[in-house]
Amino acid sequence: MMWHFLKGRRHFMKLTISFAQLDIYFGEPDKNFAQIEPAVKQAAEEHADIVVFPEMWNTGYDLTRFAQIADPDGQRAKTLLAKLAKKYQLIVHGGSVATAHNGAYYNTTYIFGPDGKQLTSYQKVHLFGLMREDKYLSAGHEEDHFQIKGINATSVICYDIRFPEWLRTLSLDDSRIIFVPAEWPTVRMPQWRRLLAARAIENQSFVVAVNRVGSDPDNDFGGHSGIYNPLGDELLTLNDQPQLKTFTIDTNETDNARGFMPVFADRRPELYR
Ligand SMILES: O=C(O)CCC(=O)C(=O)O
Repeated sequence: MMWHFLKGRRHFMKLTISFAQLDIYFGEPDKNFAQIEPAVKQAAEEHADIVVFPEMWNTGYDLTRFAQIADPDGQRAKTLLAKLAKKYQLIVHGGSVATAHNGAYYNTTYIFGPDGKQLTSYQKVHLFGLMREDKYLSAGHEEDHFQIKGINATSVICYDIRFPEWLRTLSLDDSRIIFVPAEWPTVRMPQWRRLLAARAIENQSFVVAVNRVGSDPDNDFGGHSGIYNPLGDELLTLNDQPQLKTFTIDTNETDNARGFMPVFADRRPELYR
């Protein structure tokens, strides 16, 4: 127990996060790309270390037109995100974008550091059948791990939060923050908040979630982006309007939670399946 506490102490630091809760133009990448720089600029003005965007912000769920509008190998998104991270000197968590690769389509996250270098990428692992993702997209199958100012972090996408075993797997690498870009419909907002809180408590991690707002032809999206501490408390919750909000956390809270109650050390993986 003491070892966990001391190990955690190395991570003490404050982290300032901007939540870019956007509306998304359905199937209109040019308009969506134009929304990104103003948000990164505002985040930099608010002294953020990292700005986070929602899921599939380049196209929305215009799945039947992906042959025309998905980003080939994510090149357009990667070029813009790298440029803005360097220009404004912060980490840009690019939410996720619709990408095309070798004739298949993916829901892909890219994250860039202030030096303009890519920190990680991630392809959504659990495809969401209710919004027909499984018919149009291919699933990813790899973990993503990266560091923010020396803190281990990981990132998933939307529906992935319904799979605690996946977020636990990603958290085993001493991850302290789980990022969750999303397009989560208004009708299931209560579950959104409870699932995010539960993932924070069980993994003794911060959860940083950024949902879109507005509507597409099939759904209304509920916003309520926010941050949950390792006890599951909602430290910040946005409403259902487009906005950017900035919030500072003390990442030492994960050390306190893990030192007090060592659930990672108490796991019995030999019993689980
Ligand atoms: O799990 C849910 O209720 C919503 C998931 C979702 O909208 C998504 O993965 O895009």
